[in-house]
Amino acid sequence: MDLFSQLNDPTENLLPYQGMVNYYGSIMDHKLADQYFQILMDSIAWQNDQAIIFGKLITTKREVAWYGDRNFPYSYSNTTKTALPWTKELLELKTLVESTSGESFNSCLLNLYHDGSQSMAWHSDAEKDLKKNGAIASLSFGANRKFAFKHKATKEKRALYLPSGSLLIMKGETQQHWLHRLPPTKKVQTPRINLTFRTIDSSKS
Ligand SMILES: O=C(O)CCC(=O)C(=O)O
Ligand SMILES: [Fe+2]
Repeated sequence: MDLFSQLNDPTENLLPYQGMVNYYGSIMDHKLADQYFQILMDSIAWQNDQAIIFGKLITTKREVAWYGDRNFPYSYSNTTKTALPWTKELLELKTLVESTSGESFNSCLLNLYHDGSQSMAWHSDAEKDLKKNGAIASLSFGANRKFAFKHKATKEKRALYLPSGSLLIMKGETQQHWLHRLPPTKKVQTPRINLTFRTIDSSKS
């Protein structure tokens, strides 16, 4: 395999304009990423997500969990959750992500996709409780899945794969101007866990 294809430059902006996305590649070795995957599978309070879509309450197969520094309430898709206190491993991962990226976070939304049929539709993470233009750190474990961006006005797209142990940072105006999604795929039969570290601005609520 070409050695250079494994290298990446975290200072390179993957977006052409109106936002900043930096990809750090894998920030831990495979063995450690596997260990975290298993610990997160077993220790997180996973719950099927609920959303109100066209006025109907639906329960998704994807599972979610919400952790933070304090019992922050967090609202999205017409549902509100209260953050659970950090587990030991989530705090370790938060520290690793913070020291790698130079950003800081006070909460984390976790998603568990059991296989490639489970996905997340186009959206941006600009809920009113989040710090405006705050960085969002996405740390992935398990199955290698594609992640895509689409500009809200020009519809221009960008995509990359997020393998186990990899870190992606979205910051600046990204959430104002770009949507992102995790597309469904028939090629993946194994689970993936994604952690998005965020900053809740509690002065707003
Ligand atoms: O699973 C992912 O990589 C994306 C998750 C996401 O966009 C979100 O939780 O807001
Ligand atoms: Fe998101």
